[in-house]
Amino acid sequence: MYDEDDLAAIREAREEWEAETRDPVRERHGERKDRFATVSNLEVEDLYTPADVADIDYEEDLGFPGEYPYTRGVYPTMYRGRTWTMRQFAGFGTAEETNERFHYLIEHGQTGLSTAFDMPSLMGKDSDDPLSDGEVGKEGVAVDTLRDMEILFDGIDVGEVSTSFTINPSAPVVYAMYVAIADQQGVPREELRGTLQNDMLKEFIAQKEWVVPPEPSLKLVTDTVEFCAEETPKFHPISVSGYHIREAGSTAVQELAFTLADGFAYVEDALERGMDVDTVGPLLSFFFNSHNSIFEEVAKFRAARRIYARVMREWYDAEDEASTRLKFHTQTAGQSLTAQQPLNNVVRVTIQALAGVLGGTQSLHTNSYDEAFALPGEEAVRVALRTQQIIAEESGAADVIDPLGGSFFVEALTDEVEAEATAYIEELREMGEGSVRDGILAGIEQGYFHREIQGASYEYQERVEEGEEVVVGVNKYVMDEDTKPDLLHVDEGTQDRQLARLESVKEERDDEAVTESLERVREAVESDENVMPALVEAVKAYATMGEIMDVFADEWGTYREEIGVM
Ligand SMILES: CC(C)(COP(=O)(O)OP(=O)(O)OC[C@H]1O[C@@H](n2cnc3c(N)ncnc32)[C@H](O)[C@@H]1OP(=O)(O)O)[C@@H](O)C(=O)NCCC(=O)NCCSC(=O)CCC(=O)O
Repeated sequence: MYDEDDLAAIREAREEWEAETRDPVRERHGERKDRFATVSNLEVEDLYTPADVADIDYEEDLGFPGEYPYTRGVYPTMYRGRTWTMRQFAGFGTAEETNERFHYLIEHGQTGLSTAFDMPSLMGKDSDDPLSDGEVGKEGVAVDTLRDMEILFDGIDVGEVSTSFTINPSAPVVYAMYVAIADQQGVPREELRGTLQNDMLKEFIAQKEWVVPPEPSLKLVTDTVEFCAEETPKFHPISVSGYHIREAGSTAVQELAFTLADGFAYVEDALERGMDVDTVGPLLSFFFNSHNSIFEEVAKFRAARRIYARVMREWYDAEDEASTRLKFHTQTAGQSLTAQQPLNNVVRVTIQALAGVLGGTQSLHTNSYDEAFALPGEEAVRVALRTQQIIAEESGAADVIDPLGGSFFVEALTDEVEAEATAYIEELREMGEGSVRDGILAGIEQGYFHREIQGASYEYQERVEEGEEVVVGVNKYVMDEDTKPDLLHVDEGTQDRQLARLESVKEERDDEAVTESLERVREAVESDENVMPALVEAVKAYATMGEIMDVFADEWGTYREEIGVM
């Protein structure tokens, strides 16, 4: 962006500034630390100048909002046209309680829904499974059959609202239920909007919730992608998620690299199925974490868009603009919240949410300050939502597109994050001999991701323990006494109420229809067909989540990880 003579003059002036102006002061007063780094331990300089962005080509590397490579944002007007979707993740107890929370959030101005499921539902178990005892409705809503989903969406027009479902191994079943709800409400399937998390690769990499092994898990994901392209084209069948990779302790660069690589693996798997890249591309959606180092996060989001656009075009020959536009949801970093002095978490969340907005997110969840203790209480959820509204309507952050674009620091960091993440993606591609998908599957099998993330997480903890990484209230500014917020208590009667409902559904349903529908699911698995049409029929017959998932486990077996400890 600068000509060679200007750059040479700036470099020379900087050297002069260092020697004559900075160094005398530095020698006299010193600096606070020997080394300054981001929360991911990327070392940062004291000052950035045009010399640090000398290699950037404005048109090729940055461009304009809404245009390739989308570094500055995916929409031409960004938040001046419409602010991001404020999408608080919610769910607890039975479907009635979560339905009430959904209505509460909509009344307070939330613009999209996001469903949290309880552990049994996440793992594809029914509430009456012995393994579910004590977990029903505890950290999300319990869903066993279509009846629960009917109650969950009572009074909510699924043709009007977009809904996200955070669920993975049992995602195809929940997706089938949502399609069934649309059919019941008379909403055309092609109008259905929302997102299924359904990112099994990151489960094997980081979150570790699975039922069947990696390959059939990937097959199921691609089944949902194929069905989605045909039946619900406005819905996102996968939210390729870095969030959990980061929460497991990765650096920002690892989060970005592994997430994008997972996205490319889904593209490759769909291409192998015979789908067109421009059919799959627009369906994909992404989900990132936002931690405390604002500039590192902004650089990560900008680099994400740039790498994705280039790779989709250059490696997979995407032509449709929508295939090269990376759209993402952001959640503030749960791992950064502290039980000590919990109100401080409001500040952390504000910083992290601001980073998401400055980085151009499409959708945002702000954590509640009480989440180091329990699921959020009503007041804490409201403050979290208000945090987004204050950023949107009071701070001015939504008024200028990509406001940190052109900052020497942020542009240099965007380049650095891009280069490091690209090197990781290339490494995975080499591990798969030209296929990112095969590289990821090999990496899972060899414990590669586990080792990489564990190493980063260990280093971070060491820095915290040595005080190099400050966590206010934990290793600095500690107080003897803390106040505990009022916590949400999930009613202990939840499990009994859920079990009673499940029992009554089982009594009322047509057993023969259930058996036949489950048989069709089995046949679809055995003949390697797309399982989705059979799943929609099975959920409509009120087959349970557990009954359906058991067919998968019977046919494909279950998975056990070989754990490697450093
Ligand atoms: C694509 C995203 C990221 C966002 O979708 P959204 O519908 O919210 O936003 P969007 O697509 O950007 O915008 C909605 C519509 O407005 C339009 N639009 C937006 N901005 C515009 C602008 N400036 N100008 C013109 N049009 C614009 C879009 O084109 C779109 O219309 P059209 O539709 O007509 O094009 C989706 O996948 C999503 O909502 N993801 C959420 C995932 C999530 O909540 N996950 C929770 C995980 S929680 C979890 O994992 C738990 C972790 C833990 O706590 O442990």
